[in-house]
Amino acid sequence: MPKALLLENIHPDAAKSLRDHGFEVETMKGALSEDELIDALDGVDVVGVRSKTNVTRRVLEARPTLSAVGCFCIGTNQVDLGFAGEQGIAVFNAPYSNTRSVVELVLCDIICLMRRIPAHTHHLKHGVWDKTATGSHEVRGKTLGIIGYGNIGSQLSVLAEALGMRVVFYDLEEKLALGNAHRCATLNELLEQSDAVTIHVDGRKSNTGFFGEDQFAHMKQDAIFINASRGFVADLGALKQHLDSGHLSGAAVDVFPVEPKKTGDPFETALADEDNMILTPHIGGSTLEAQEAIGHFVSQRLEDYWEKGSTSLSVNLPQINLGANRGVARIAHLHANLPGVLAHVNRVLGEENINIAAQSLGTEGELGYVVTDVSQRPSKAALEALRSIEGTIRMRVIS
Ligand SMILES: NC(=O)c1ccc[n+]([C@@H]2O[C@H](COP(=O)([O-])OP(=O)(O)OC[C@H]3O[C@@H](n4cnc5c(N)ncnc54)[C@H](O)[C@@H]3O)[C@@H](O)[C@H]2O)c1
Ligand SMILES: O=C(O)[C@H](O)COP(=O)(O)O
Repeated sequence: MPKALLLENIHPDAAKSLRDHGFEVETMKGALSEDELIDALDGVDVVGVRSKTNVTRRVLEARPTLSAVGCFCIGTNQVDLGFAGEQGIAVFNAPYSNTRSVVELVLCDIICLMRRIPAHTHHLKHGVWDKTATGSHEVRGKTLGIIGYGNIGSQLSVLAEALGMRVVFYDLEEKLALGNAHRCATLNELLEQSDAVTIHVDGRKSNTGFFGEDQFAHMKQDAIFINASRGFVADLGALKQHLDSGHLSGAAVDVFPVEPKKTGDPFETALADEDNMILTPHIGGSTLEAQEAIGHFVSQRLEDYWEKGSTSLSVNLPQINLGANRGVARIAHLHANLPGVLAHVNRVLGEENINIAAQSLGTEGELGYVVTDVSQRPSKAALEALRSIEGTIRMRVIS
């Protein structure tokens, strides 16, 4: 029986689905350290993580029999994707399932900060009735600057315009501007005109420290700042300085450079004493709707990969969307993307007088992936010959 390990309080529907597909499933509420993860992965075929569990090269080297990693979230920066690919370990994520939840949190942040709700709440909780319009604004007519116009940023663009905001955005890639959104040629062009700046870039390593002193200094007087991307993207020390100086009027931070591994662990931040400040514990994607959708989506990807060899929507292997096996057995052969491997696979099968019922090939970068439905189960000698083909990374027989 294949074994799955699900960490970080992944929605229970994922465990149910995997059990319904014949997996033995172990679940844990929190994330694990590298050593704990190596220990926990003993005998595990597929592992589910969220944003806190780092599936590093060292973990993958220690557990080479691991077959797949499911990121039950959007971000995959916590996984060494390149090495996982070299090891033939498929990685999947849920690219869309929690994007709306993030958008709604950020809209909430924008309106609350523009009306100074955190400051008013703090004052009332401490017995101060501070009824004033000073520093409070409608969002209608204000300019929202979206950094990173991807699945989250572009959805936010549409909903912010529906609130009457003017939207500008900055992205490294060419993007279709939705509605009346205006693309800024440079980040500074966005910063200099935005009343609210929100970051929705991905967690690629090159985004570490992306938004620091220089970027904060370019922001408009009394602007607000929001980060719901990754904690390592923004310099919170610089943010605090620009809040304390009165340059910025408020901020919302949902992601932090260092975050606890599980609910209930202690957490401290120097931003705690800022009055117009919204602090949330990385809950942008944490709605019941999003987590349920993610649980179904990623468990389905893991099941399809395990049962059919399908790599559709994998983030690190050549994508082949496979239906049911059309032969007696299915041979999934992942290899270095070299000339002649496919021919060699078919030569071995031909020499064993094994007919091919169906075959799919995908290549991407350094990797090639061929899935062959065969008319009979290959002999041990044939399987050994297939595994011995130069460039073979991993081969699995699915029946
Ligand atoms: N707070 C949360 O709970 C939460 C929830 C979901 C996602 N996230 C984070 O939000 C990120 C974005 O999610 P998404 O679905 O919109 O991803 P996405 O990949 O669809 O969009 C990211 C966009 O950022 C752009 N980008 C990357 N680096 C950039 C840079 N330096 N300057 C300008 N543009 C840059 C990319 O070109 C892309 O268009 C995720 O990668 C994840 O890290 C956080
Ligand atoms: O990458 C993501 O989708 C978000 O950061 C959410 O991460 P989480 O699943 O750990 O809340």
